[in-house]
Amino acid sequence: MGKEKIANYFQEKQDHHENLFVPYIVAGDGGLDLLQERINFLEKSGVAAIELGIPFSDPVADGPTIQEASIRALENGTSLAGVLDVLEPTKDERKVPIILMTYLNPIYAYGIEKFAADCERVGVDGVIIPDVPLEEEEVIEASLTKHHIAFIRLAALTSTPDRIKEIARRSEGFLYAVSVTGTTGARTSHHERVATYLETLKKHSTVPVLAGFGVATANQAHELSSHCDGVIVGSKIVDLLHQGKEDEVRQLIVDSL
Ligand SMILES: O=P(O)(O)OC[C@@H](O)[C@@H](O)c1c[nH]c2ccccc12
Repeated sequence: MGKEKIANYFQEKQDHHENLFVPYIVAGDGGLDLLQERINFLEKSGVAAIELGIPFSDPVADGPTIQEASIRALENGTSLAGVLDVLEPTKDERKVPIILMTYLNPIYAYGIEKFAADCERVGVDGVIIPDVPLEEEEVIEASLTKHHIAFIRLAALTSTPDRIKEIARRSEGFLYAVSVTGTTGARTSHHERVATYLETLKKHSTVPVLAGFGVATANQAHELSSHCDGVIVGSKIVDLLHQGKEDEVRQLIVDSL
């Protein structure tokens, strides 16, 4: 479980010469009743892991698509505890690693040690916490390590070379290469500097490097994956699921592998 589960599952995909594809969905968008079904659907479509967003009232890194999905999920009563309750019963049969994406505030409110312990209990394998900079990681790092949860770090296009090295050195599970300057949201292309940026991260990282932010098509997924190990796609998938277009989600995943 945890770090090893991510490493093993990623390796399985790479042994089949597939790009790693990690979809992001907002837990509770469309109702928490749908969550388990969506996890099964994504697992069957061939994803390498699933990034589950815990809806939050003040998602500072997010653009309009995810902000709106978070509002919908909060309006139907989705909470961190509720999401963990959905994950618990299928913990042993689930093969696909689960990564929780949440801002620090909901974790604080829940209790940091309890959060890490409950993540382990329900089979969460990794976490992404975008508002914890390197300098403040100690508030949560020990609890995550104790419970074998991968602490997935984010690198930015604007990170200095020294910082890139430090982020790569600390990375666990995979390294999240934020590949635009700005918030989440579908875009039609990436800056040409992204290729060198991804290759630098690859050089320093001991875990797979995945590019995220602004990826919305299989062409973009292939272009970015040629410089790293795969991609994370959020807004595009959130949007398609909201419109009930599961077939298009499946096609996007299959075409990106
Ligand atoms: O939506 P995009 O542009 O496809 O980007 C991925 C992203 O949604 C997901 O990984 C994510 C959603 N919210 C975040 C906040 C910070 C870091 C990452 C995220």
